[in-house]
Amino acid sequence: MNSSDHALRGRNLSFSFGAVPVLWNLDVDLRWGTVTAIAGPNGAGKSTLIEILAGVRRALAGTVERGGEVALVVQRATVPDALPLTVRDVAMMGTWGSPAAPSGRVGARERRFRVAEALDRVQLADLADAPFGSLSGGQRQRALLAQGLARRAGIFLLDEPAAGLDAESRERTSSMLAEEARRGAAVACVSHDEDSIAAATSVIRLEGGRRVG
Ligand SMILES: Nc1ncnc2c1ncn2[C@@H]1O[C@H](COP(=O)(O)OP(=O)(O)OP(=O)(O)O)[C@@H](O)[C@H]1O
Repeated sequence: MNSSDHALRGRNLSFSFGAVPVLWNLDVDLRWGTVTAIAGPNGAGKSTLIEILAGVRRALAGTVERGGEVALVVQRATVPDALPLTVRDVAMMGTWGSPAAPSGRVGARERRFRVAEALDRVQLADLADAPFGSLSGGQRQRALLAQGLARRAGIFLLDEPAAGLDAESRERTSSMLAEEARRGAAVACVSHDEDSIAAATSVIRLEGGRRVG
């Protein structure tokens, strides 16, 4: 990418589900060290956009240039209750194939350290050995946030990380994202919460798949 302050640049992004257009010709710029809120009414295309920015969904038209590794925190992930995954396992997944140190791959010790730190930050250290399936909705959301934090990626994309959280946890999530930006990350976060939107460095507003702000 030419301009060094740009972590991610999307140009002319369009997407349809079948014949139904969902995103129209969007431009998106994310800068290092900033938090961008992605706001808009239900069905505006926010989740679709974040998936395209993360590279887990392909735009039908347009380009996305990324200047670093991406961590994606998905919304309301479900795991079969019978799957024996602990909270620590879920956070550890964030380190899989994670951006290596310049010296090479991230070692097991470093991964364990990152996971412990991430679980501490989302206040789930006490539940590290609990089955993920036994958590409440809000706790699951925090475990997924820990998964993203453990990745230590330069570009941090989140689909409503505060959904289902109480006011205090929403506030904590918001300040954690600000901390990630302070360490230099480019953070973009789908949000319905006016306080988090107001706290962001910049806002992308979508309506009916078009950018209106
Ligand atoms: N898998 C799918 N197949 C068909 N249509 C879909 C699919 N996923 C989403 N859509 C439609 O695409 C549009 C955009 O959906 P998207 O989930 O991106 O919006 P959103 O702004 O994130 O909404 P919300 O705030 O409710 O999560 C909506 O009209 C939705 O119904």
